[in-house]
Amino acid sequence: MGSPVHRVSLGDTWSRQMHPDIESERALSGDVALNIHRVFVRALRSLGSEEQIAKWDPLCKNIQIIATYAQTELGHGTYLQGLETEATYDAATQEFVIHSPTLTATKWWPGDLGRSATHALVQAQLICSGARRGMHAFIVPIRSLQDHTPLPGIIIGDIGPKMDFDQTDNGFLQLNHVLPDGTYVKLGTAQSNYLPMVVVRVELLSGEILPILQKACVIAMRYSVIRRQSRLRPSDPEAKVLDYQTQQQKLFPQLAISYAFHFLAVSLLEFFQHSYTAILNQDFSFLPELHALSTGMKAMMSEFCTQGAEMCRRACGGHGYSKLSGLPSLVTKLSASCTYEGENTVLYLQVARFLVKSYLQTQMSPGSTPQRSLSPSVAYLTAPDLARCPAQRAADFLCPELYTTAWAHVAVRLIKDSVQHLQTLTQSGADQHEAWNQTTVIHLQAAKVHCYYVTVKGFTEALEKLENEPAIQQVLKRLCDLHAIHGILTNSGDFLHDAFLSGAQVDMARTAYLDLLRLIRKDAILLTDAFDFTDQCLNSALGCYDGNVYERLFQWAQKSPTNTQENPAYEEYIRPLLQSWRSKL
Ligand SMILES: CCCCCCCCCCCCC/C=C/C(=O)SCCNC(=O)CCNC(=O)[C@H](O)C(C)(C)COP(=O)(O)OP(=O)(O)OC[C@H]1O[C@@H](n2cnc3c(N)ncnc32)[C@H](O)[C@@H]1OP(=O)(O)O
Ligand SMILES: Cc1cc2nc3c(=O)[nH]c(=O)nc-3n(C[C@H](O)[C@H](O)[C@H](O)COP(=O)(O)OP(=O)(O)OC[C@H]3O[C@@H](n4cnc5c(N)ncnc54)[C@H](O)[C@@H]3O)c2cc1C
Repeated sequence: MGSPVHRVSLGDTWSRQMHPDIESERALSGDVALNIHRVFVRALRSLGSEEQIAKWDPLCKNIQIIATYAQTELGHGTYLQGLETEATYDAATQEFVIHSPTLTATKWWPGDLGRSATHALVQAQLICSGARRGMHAFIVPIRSLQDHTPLPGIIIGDIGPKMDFDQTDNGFLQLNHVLPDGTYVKLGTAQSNYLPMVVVRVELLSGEILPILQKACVIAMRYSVIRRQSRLRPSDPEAKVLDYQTQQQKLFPQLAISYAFHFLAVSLLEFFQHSYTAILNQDFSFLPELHALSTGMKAMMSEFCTQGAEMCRRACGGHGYSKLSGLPSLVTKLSASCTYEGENTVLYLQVARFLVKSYLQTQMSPGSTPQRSLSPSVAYLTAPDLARCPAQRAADFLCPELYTTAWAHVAVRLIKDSVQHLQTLTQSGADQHEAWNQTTVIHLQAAKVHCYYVTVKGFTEALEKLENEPAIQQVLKRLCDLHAIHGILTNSGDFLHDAFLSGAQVDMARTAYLDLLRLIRKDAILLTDAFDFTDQCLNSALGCYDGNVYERLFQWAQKSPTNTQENPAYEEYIRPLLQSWRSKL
């Protein structure tokens, strides 16, 4: 826990009044964080030669330049092979000429491009000796370091209002035969130029996406023990809304998945660092699994965190709809994460592609081509499978091995089903691309179940490492159990489909689930305090550490611009309207 001095509001009267002088230092809302400068640095370190890194890294670190990552275009964001910006190598002058040949080639969305960045890492189709070599990265100066005006051949601006990220100037960029800086050095495989996206997807998980859901959990949980509404019994005082079972069902699965994702993000970062070291040594063998894990976890975490933050917002009733709660902006910010760094459906389908290949690998006859060992994340494809769940009573569903096996069983079934549908179509004459498209809905379902399995397995493995902390292990195990069973109940059709679970066993799982809600209730506030966000970071009248919700809501509302400025509508509209009856007399 942070020391008291870090707590803006410990209930002292002076903490209620924000000093105007310090407020003026903050007051820009949203993010002015030059986030994509950080994305540029990761791309530079992923793709650059030692010489390029030595030149550009210090300039970025000292903010001698402000950089952005310009990959997406007006006409393409997902399909990188379709990017139209061209980088043509002129052997005579030994220069690359970067050009936007069409309107749809206009770079569109790069953060901080609209009015801040001086340089851009431009992803362009390399054309060398008349052949197109695919997407490659070029560092392009775009604004003068003297007066910040666009450089020759550069047409640049902001793409206009967005759902959120109001303070980030996502921009557009057209390049008219511009010469970038530096020479071209090709490293690695065709997909090496995709490495920056892998790096950012992995770092976004714990750096940007998960903390937003954690904040939403803290705000909603604290508010839910302050908000009293209705009575559990007519003779009781009004109840804390967190004492209602339905409120627990709304919030505790979000808390549980926050912890599941925390452990998963930690283990994925460790796997990434291990793989990245290998890549730097020109060993790309980990890349397929790293790509599958990074795309799957980015898609799943952004999807579930967005849904979870919205659930937290709704669980706060009317005050959850107020921007003073801090919750609406968490939801809209998370909503963007389902799109940036790869649109989720497209990323899930990358996972599906990996699952199909892995499954086919297990079906190859032993004597055929040398067997690459299965990637660890899909080892369950060859594990012994149960046809029926052995659970006899509710408590059996509190066994990590039982529910992990249940998830693996459904994942294997769906992956096998997706491959069989694909093969049926190809064997009936459909070309592989059409067959793939006609089965992507089935592949998508398999990919999502696989990702959920990965989170359940990751949480149980993290718990095993807590054997020296039995008290913490017991509390976190309840969250792990809840996460696994919540998914089973939410997707019970998948578990009932082949009678792996019976209806009676689903009822047992629900009994275990409802009992977990009761047990988690007493630790709920401590489990959210543990995320240790300061009040300033939460920026919420509902989620402050001291719980003085109503005083803060009223105080902040009074500071709202609509209460501190003249009503512009009165003179022009309201007064004439109120007086209009006189003219009818
Ligand atoms: C880091 C700190 C940042 C902090 C920031 C904090 C604040 C945050 C605020 C917001 C920040 C937002 C920043 C956003 C930036 C962006 O959005 S940048 C743009 C992101 N764009 C994308 O992600 C594009 C998505 N599309 C793709 O990745 C590719 O088009 C595709 C979908 C993967 C398809 O690629 P394609 O070339 O068509 O290949 P395929 O035919 O599908 O596959 C070919 C084989 O290559 C393998 N592969 C594909 N990608 C990778 C990869 N990345 N790594 C490794 N391998 C890859 C693929 O699996 C295929 O392999 P086989 O199956 O064996 O053939
Ligand atoms: C807040 C924000 C910040 C961003 N910052 C940057 C940045 O700094 N730099 C940058 O380069 N880009 C940035 N982007 C752009 C972002 O990377 C793209 O929007 C993203 O990659 C999705 O591509 P798209 O917009 O072309 O979506 P599309 O691919 O056009 O998606 C539209 C629909 O088509 C579907 N679809 C597309 N392809 C397939 C397929 N093969 N199979 C099935 N369905 C498919 C998708 O699932 C989706 O439902 C940002 C975007 C946002 C929202």
